[in-house]
Amino acid sequence: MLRPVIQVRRAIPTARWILVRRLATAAGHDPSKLRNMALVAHIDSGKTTLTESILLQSNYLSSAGTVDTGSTTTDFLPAERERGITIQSASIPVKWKNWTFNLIDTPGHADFGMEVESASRVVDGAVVLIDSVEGVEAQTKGVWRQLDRYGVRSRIMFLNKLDRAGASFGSSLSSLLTNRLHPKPMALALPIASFDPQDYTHGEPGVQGLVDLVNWEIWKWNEEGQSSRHKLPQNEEDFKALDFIPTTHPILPHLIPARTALLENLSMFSEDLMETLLNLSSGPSAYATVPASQIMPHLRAATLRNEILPVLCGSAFKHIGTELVMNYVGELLPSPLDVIEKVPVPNAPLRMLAWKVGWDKRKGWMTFVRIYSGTLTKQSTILNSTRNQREKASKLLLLYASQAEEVDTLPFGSVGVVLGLKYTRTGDTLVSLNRGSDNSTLQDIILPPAVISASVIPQSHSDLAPVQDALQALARTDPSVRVETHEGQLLVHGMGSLHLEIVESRLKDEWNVDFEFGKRRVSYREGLGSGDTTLEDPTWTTEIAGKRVQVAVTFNIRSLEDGERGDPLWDGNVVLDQHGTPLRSPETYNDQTDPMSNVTNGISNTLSNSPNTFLPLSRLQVQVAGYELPPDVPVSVLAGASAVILRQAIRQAGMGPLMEPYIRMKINVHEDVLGKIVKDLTEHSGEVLDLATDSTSASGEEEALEPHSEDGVYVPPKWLSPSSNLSSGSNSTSSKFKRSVQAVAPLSQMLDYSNRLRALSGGHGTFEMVNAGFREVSSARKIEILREIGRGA
Ligand SMILES: Nc1nc2c(ncn2[C@@H]2O[C@H](COP(=O)(O)OP(=O)(O)OP(=O)(O)O)[C@@H](O)[C@H]2O)c(=O)[nH]1
Repeated sequence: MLRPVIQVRRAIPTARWILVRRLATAAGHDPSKLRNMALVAHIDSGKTTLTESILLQSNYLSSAGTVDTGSTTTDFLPAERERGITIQSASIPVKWKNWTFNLIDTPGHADFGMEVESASRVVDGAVVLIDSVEGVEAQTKGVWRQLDRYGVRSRIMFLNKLDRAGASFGSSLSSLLTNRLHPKPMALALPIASFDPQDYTHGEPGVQGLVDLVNWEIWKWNEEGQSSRHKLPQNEEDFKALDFIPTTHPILPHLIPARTALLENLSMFSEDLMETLLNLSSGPSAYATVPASQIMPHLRAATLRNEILPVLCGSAFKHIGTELVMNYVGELLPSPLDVIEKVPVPNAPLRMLAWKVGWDKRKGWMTFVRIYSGTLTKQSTILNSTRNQREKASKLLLLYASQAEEVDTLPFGSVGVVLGLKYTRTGDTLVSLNRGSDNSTLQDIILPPAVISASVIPQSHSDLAPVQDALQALARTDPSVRVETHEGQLLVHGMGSLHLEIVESRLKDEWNVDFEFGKRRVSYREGLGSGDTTLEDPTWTTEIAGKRVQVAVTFNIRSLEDGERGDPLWDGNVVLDQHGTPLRSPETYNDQTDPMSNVTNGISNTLSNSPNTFLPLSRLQVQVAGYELPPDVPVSVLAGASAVILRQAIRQAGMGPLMEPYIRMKINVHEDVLGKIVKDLTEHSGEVLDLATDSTSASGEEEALEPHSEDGVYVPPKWLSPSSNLSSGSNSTSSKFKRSVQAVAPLSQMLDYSNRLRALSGGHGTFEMVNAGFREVSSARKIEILREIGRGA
């Protein structure tokens, strides 16, 4: 008789306490065992819940908090706990087996995309979650693109919430293919909905166990979330003697075919594995005999090369699948040594990137860093090579969400916090002062575009200075908040309505300043006009020390085509030198002695403020073809000259098309108000893309009953997630009347949508929105916008 090999967890004690352990100090630091990884996903997919479950399994917590009671470790801001959403990324070191994970829980709401951007910049791998009722959603694709942007190639997909009614493993897997997220998702685990013979295929929604196809084991979870693990036999004949699963369970005949599909698909990427499979003895059970130790290296290699997407599943809420996720993060995701593009050199001089800046009343500025080479020692003086400023690293911390542990060093590969840095901003590179160290800057973090602004009205004149200081401090911790004074008015720009709402409440709660936000306005952009941009006389004359000086700068300017930059949401500009090499923006590089730095400064001034509309220009490529500067004239003159000459060229081209931000919306309502919702959307310039019944949204298609292969990807049978039967079965009553409306609309028309939806749906409707990029407006709308911004006739 086969016995469980391991009883994993003890009963959960009631008190919730934290075991702080020293994890990443230099002694015993082995970078090959480090996994710098992020949890990323569409909003509400369960990232924070999975983080909490990971902390519980790794003995960091003795009981898990929940998002719903506002008691999780990583969502510690009051605004996060009140709303049950993640607003800022929180990093936490986790010890699991002989690995250390630096785990970053990121927000899912698109308004806080900056946090995903900076986390993606510093991690080497990611676990991407999907709610398996919904399948791939708009922001799943958004975070996928963000990971792409920073070359985070190795990912594991976790199909979460399999306990929910309507959840479907097969449809979620198919949705990875239909949404072109990855051509080769490979299921490493299959769900077992129930072990109860009465309940296999049409029981309560749920998941009670998982089959680990690689380790050839079955995991079972009881009601308390305790797991047990059972080895599967190598011979199918022995399935008849199993005592941990009913021998009539319909999943058993599918196990060897599922493992066979996995190994055969994987062998397409490994000649060695193919050789192993070819040498297997014949017979139905042959693929069950391949030990995990012969599979794992090939899985790891294919994951590191992004040839396959390993797929796991479970229910973070019930802790089902968490240990498997942790095992596979350790086994498959890269260590800092594996990511050669990021120059991992343990013994080289110090080089690190500041990926986030936080503020704490007691600790002051907290700079989150990732060490790319060498070791950072406390009390050392270092150079911020982005800003050419010396900085003193007075204290070093490992941060366990809001709890800190002081350490003496941060070794190669690690992620930690530095106190005492005065000038450093998100995206800056810091290096050692040693001669010979590499001062070049690391790849910067890209700021997402601001799409909305609000005027800030201090309560009284004496509140103005504190409000300005608080805004500057907040903008330092969240670079996607931009502050400007325009025509005497203080304006704050953000990534969406919720972002501005959070900015408002954080300023009041954390900085205690007195102000009101005025009317919100969306941000517009101007494209390049259709006229000629070649100036007959590209010169600028000025006076220096009483002498007339003539400076020439020539530009080649053109409009970028839709999608030319890959990311459809991108709305920036490209500035190139005469060889076609991109020039760095003045925010990240500003050296007044460098002629090209002055030229980019001038270009940036003009691009942020079109001479035609005073709106920012967008989707332009500006190439600096050359410049002429008389001898003995300071190079700083080039900044003014470039700004004026470029402005003339843009004015000569004439006013270009105007663009405004669009959003993609998903609105969930009862069927009886569907007509009103659609009418309202149409009246507000929205375009309805899809009207689905809520429970079929995972892929929008009927699921196949039998296991099948889609483009060489094994998709298991439908009944594996019996809860999905409920959605199409006769006992589905409430979900039948729920509808989900997908639409795109101009953001300007949706600023008060929560109030409108409440009125239209009698309080029942819910909605979410993600950025859909800037779109060109019609000529009628152009006239409206020009009037709104005071440029109309
Ligand atoms: N049924 C079920 N609910 C879950 C599961 N995981 C998370 N939830 C619930 O889903 C909601 C969102 O969970 P979170 O963990 O906050 O999701 P998130 O992805 O971190 O959310 P954001 O960071 O705000 O995007 C909460 O109500 C959770 O209790 C699961 O496995 N099953």
